[in-house]
Amino acid sequence: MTGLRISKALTIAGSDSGGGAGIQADLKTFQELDVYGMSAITAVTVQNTLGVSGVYPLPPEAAAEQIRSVGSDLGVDAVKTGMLFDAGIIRAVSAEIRKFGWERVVVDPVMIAKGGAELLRQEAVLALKEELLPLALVVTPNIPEAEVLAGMAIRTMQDRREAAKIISAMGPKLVVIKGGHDGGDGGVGNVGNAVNTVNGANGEKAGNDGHEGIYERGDSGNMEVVDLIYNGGNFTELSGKRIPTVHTHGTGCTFSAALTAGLAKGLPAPEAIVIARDFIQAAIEDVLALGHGHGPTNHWAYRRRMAVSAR
Ligand SMILES: Nc1ncnc2c1ncn2[C@@H]1O[C@H](COP(=O)(O)OP(=O)(O)O)[C@@H](O)[C@H]1O
Ligand SMILES: Cc1ncc(COP(=O)(O)OP(=O)(O)O)c(N)n1
Repeated sequence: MTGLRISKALTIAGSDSGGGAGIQADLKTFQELDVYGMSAITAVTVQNTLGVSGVYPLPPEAAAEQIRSVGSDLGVDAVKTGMLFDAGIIRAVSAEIRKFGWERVVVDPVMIAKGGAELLRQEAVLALKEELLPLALVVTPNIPEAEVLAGMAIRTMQDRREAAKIISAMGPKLVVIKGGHDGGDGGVGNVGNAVNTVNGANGEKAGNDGHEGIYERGDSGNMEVVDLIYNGGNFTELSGKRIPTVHTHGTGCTFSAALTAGLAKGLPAPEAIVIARDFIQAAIEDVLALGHGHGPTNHWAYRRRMAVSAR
C-alpha cells in the first residue's frame, strides 16, 4: 500500500460484543473494501446472536471527543452513523459533522435490534430528523425505520415511495429504503395474512406466507429483496435474490458501511450503493452459521468472490 493514497472512513456507532453489527461490522467491512477504518463509540451493547442483554451509552462528550481526535489528526473521507441511542449523542455528533464540514455522510438510522431491544430512545427521533438528516448525503432506513421517520405505515411499494419523498424533504440527498423486512408487497406486510400475490415493482411476485413478522425474515416466500432509492426526483429499484436464512444479524450496518467505504474511495453515491448491495448479498449468501440465534453475515465473502472471479 506504500505510496498509494489511503481512503479513510469513520464509523460513529455502538459496539456489538458479538461482532456481527455496529462498530465491529463496520470496521470489518471497511477493511474488506481496502478502506482504513476509524471509530467513535457511542454505546457499548452486550449482545450475541440471541439478542441484546445490556446497553451502556457513553456521555455525548465522549463521542464528540473521539470524532474530534480522529478528524483533526487522521482525516476522514467519508463517515457513517449507526446506533446513536439518545438525543444528546445525536446533537453532539451532528455538531462535530457540521464543524468538520463533512459531506460524504451516511446516516443509518438504527432504532431497534432484531430481538426488539431499543437502540434509539423514542424521544431522540426528533433530534435525528432535525439535526442529523439535513447533514446526510445518504440515509438508509429499513422499512420499520422509514415508517417512524415518515410517520406513516408502509404496506406497499407505493407507500415506500411516498415515505421516501417525506424523508427526502428532511434533507438527505439520497434515501435508500431497504427491503429486508418486506412482507411481500413492498412494505412490512400484514402479519397473519393469507398468501397474497401482487404486482411488485419488478413484475409479478408472490407475497408472504402468513407468518413473517417485522423482525423475522427469510421465510416469507418472497423471491426477491428490493431496495428503493430516491434522489429527490427519481426512483431506482435495486433487486437481488432473497436468501432464506435467519443469519441476517447486522445486514443494515454492513450495507451502510460498504456504501461509506465506496464514498471514501471517491465513488459517486449511486455506484457505491450498487457495490454495497453486492457486498451484502455475498455476505448473506455465503453463510457462516455462527451462534445459536440470528448469526452474523460473512464479511469475507465479497473479497473471496472477487478473488475467484479475477482468476
Ligand atoms: N434475506 C435476504 N437476502 C438478500 N438480501 C437481504 C436479505 N435481508 C436483507 N437483505 C439486504 O440487506 C440489506 C439490509 O437490509 P435490511 O435487512 O432491510 O436492513 P436492517 O438490517 O437495517 O434491518 C439490504 O440491502 C437488503 O436488501
Ligand atoms: C451496536 C448495534 N448497532 C446496530 C445494530 C442493528 O444492526 P442492523 O444492521 O440493523 O441489524 P439487526 O439488528 O437487524 O440484526 C445492532 N444490533 N447493534
